[in-house]
Amino acid sequence: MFSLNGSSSPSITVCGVSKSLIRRRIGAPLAVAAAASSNRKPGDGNAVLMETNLNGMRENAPAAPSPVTGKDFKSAAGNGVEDFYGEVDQSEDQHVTPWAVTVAGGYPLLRDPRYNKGLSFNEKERDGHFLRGLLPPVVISQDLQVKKLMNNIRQYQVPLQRYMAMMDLQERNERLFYKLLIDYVEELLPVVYTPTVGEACQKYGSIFRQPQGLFISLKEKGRILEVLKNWPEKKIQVIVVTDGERILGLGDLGCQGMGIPVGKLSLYTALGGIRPSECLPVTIDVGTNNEQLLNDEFYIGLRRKRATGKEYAELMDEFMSAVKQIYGEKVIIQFEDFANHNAFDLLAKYGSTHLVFNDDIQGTASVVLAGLMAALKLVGGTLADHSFLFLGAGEAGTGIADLIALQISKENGVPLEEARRKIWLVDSKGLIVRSRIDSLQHFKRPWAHEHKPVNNLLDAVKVIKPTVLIGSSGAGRTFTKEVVQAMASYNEKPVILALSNPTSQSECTAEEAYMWSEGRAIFASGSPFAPVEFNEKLYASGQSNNAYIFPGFGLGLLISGAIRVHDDLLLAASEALAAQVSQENLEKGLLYPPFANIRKISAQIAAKVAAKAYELGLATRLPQPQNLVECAESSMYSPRYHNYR
Ligand SMILES: O=C([O-])CC(=O)C(=O)O
Ligand SMILES: [Mg+2]
Repeated sequence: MFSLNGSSSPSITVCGVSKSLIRRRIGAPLAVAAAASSNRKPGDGNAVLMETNLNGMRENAPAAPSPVTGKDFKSAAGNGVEDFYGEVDQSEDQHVTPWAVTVAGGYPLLRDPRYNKGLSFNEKERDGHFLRGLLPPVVISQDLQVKKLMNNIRQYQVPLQRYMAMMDLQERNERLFYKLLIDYVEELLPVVYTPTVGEACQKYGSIFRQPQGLFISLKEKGRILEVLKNWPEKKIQVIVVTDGERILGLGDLGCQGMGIPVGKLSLYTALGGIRPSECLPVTIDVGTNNEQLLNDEFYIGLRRKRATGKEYAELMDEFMSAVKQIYGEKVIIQFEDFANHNAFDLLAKYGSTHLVFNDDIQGTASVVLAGLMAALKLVGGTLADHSFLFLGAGEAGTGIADLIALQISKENGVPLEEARRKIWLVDSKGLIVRSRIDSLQHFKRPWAHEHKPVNNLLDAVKVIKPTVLIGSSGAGRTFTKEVVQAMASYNEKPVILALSNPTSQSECTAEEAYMWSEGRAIFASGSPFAPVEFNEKLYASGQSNNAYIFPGFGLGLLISGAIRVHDDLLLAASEALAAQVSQENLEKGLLYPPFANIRKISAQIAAKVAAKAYELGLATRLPQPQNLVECAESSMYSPRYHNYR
């Protein structure tokens, strides 16, 4: 007999023996996946059979016994049960138990983004997996699906609509999503990533459809291990985590910062080849100080002010311990878009116990250093021959400054303190100088050089006369005409990097940089700008965004089994990226190679990072692979569909 009324345990009669239906409450643990009578042979369709283990984690199951599908349940029950979820007879105030069998066949297969192929299921698969009639008759190739979707996406004029279309695709057909992203990376990067992801985070509550990633809020305090176990995957290699306090240059977006880990991890897969199932986006919700969000009826996060101090530290600590406990030593934890006051402390605190990497401090530093190494080929000299002025002395500013100083010190065999003298930082109070030292946050102190106070950027440019100007303050439109003109008056080819994101926060536009410098600026920006025509000449600018670094960097850590991040690994990544900039790129004014080749570039970066990890004794994957580039390339995820038996 089959019965299901939500409160009692359903059972079926199989070969005359009554058995309890083994079922899974959605999101809850289960011992074994169901096996029941079916007229299929053992092994049929097992390519997409999934089981749920004791921890509630999904994994590919071994062959047979024949899976039971929703359809089988009905026929096995033999009494025409239609009310699959026990809802029809229930009044709204009665409790029902949501349950699902964990087999991807028939309708559930079409609804499982990991395995769904849509119209690309071939005839045999449609027969073997109960798909007959669930799809229209046509069978099309993945390439045709890509063509169709690109046509559709291009019809949306509003960037956010393109973003939503891509997110819907990711939730519907994961391989197709990655095929699109990889094949059209230059066109789609600005859609799923910077700048559009910034707007998506701002409006995340209103556009929210399917939850993506793992939300860990103060409500989960004391239960984070349990929460991690709810995630359907057991093997995780990369976690990107934010607390939403400094999303790009847009400030505190609280729980809605989730768009960032989701976007960064889709780049880990598309650009670095890490399997999507091994990526875990996490948002830690400790509240938000953004009044607008707190008053927004569609806000998805905790409606309270941010926790700080002990309350914050304890939650982060519980998270970091739980991650190590469940995923082991070698999971990469990428901190993303934390506010300065937490970012430096978290990196320092966990740098010696976990494989942590702060993208805004270290990833940005590495990509900028690579751009500067390339720029030297255009402006001449070594790094030590240049002087650097930053607007912004937070994570990106001081992170980049640190890495430049380290490289100068290594290249010239001089102490760090001496190398630092080439580098000046301006914050909201003006030039960072010695007389301000007592009131400076610790990460700014190394940059407090002897100098009389200077109140603003323009005056700082005039007195320091830097050859390189770097914007990293998160505040838009701060490289004014006067600032750019001053740079151009001291330098034949002023190097100007406007790093803040998204486009609205860029220190100046590409057009402004070229126009105000009479076409002499060597310009790159964090958010992409289209090529600019000035005086009948076309100027292309590179995108100085950490997206060039973290996917390859992460891959390098993984293929070497590195257990800690070291600054020398960042330098290796910078050198590898700079080496990919061709003469042709430089002639066009590009400090970075095109994203179109990013998988090859990531493999080069990964190989150099891994080689350095071996050299420093940080690698645990032994013996060292002979050819690290090949190793990196061959371990990359391919978005091509698999054939199902
Ligand atoms: O996300 C990006 O485009 C770069 C980045 O890390 C940031 O601006 O925080
Ligand atoms: Mg960031």
